[in-house]
Amino acid sequence: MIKKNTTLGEFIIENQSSFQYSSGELSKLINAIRLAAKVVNHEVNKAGLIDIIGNAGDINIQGEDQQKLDVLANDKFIQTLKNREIVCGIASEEEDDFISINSSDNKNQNKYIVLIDPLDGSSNIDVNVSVGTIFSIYRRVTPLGTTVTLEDFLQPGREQIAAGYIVYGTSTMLVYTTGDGVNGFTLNPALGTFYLSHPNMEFPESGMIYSINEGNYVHFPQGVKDYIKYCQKEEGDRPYTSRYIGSLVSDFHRNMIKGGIYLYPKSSVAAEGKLRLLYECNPMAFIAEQAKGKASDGFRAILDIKPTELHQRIPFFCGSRKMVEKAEEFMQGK
Ligand SMILES: O=P(O)(O)OC[C@H]1O[C@](O)(COP(=O)(O)O)[C@@H](O)[C@@H]1O
Ligand SMILES: [Mg+2]
Ligand SMILES: [Mg+2]
Repeated sequence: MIKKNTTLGEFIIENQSSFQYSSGELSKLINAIRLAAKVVNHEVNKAGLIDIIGNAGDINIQGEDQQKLDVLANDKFIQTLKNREIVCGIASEEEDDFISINSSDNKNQNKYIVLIDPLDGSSNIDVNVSVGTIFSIYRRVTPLGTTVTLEDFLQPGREQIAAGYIVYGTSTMLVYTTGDGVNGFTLNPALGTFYLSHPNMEFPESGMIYSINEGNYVHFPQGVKDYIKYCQKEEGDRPYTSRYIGSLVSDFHRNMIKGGIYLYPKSSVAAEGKLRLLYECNPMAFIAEQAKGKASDGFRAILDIKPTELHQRIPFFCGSRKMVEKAEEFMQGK
């Protein structure tokens, strides 16, 4: 039984033995992510005092204005992982292509690749609303010692070895899973140490919160419109409460604690929705399922979808199991 207030470092070591491939490589990797999270947290907390607010001036592969903090967070995570030679490849929402990492002997014996959304909730950076980082870890499928290929990154989400997010909010938390439940750690800024504050996190089976950008209502499929009407109807335990922060990590985190559903459906202006399958939907779906929640595109489990492109988008329905099942019923016209 892991005691509350165990530090993240202790938790990683204690959990290493319970992990079938316990060569220590995964522990080193999560430790590196922990370090990069603290570096980015330090910068995020100074937003407004130093020059990290606003556009960086470039358009990223997503066609979005890159924010200065997108670029900073991207650089910090990639540098931290590269410098420690603990991965053989990295893919990022902010990078056009994946990065293959060959160690100094040009023979990369590392077995893990990392996919990151370095800064999630970019539209909230300038207005001091909580943002986050999302990460996803897979075991490579190509032979050790060779250079990674696209094939390594286009694995179904169910193949993830670990996934997690950091939320830079009222407090900074790192929440992750290695396929054995979900645990949340809160940063003590004075000590720079993450402590286990939320052991065994689980979505309540149902809840009273729905999170969707209703500003897009006119563009939504009929199934989504009907589901929103269902949430707003005075009947039984409804109407539900509408809460939408505009940062996936923060909306997801709240819904996991209180019970709720987050929806970013496709629409007449976004054929496949907005969220990225590899950097956002797969890791959050892995965490959701590990926390007894559910995640789908309205029809298929997100984790069973075979990715076809590095930056593909997918409709996303995620949260308390019964609420996602209800939304799926509306999407499927039942
Ligand atoms: O402003 P919209 O269209 O509602 O989109 C908000 C969604 O887009 C995102 O900001 C996309 O993530 P990035 O900030 O990493 O691009 C999600 O965090 C959020 O849920
Ligand atoms: Mg994002
Ligand atoms: Mg982002």
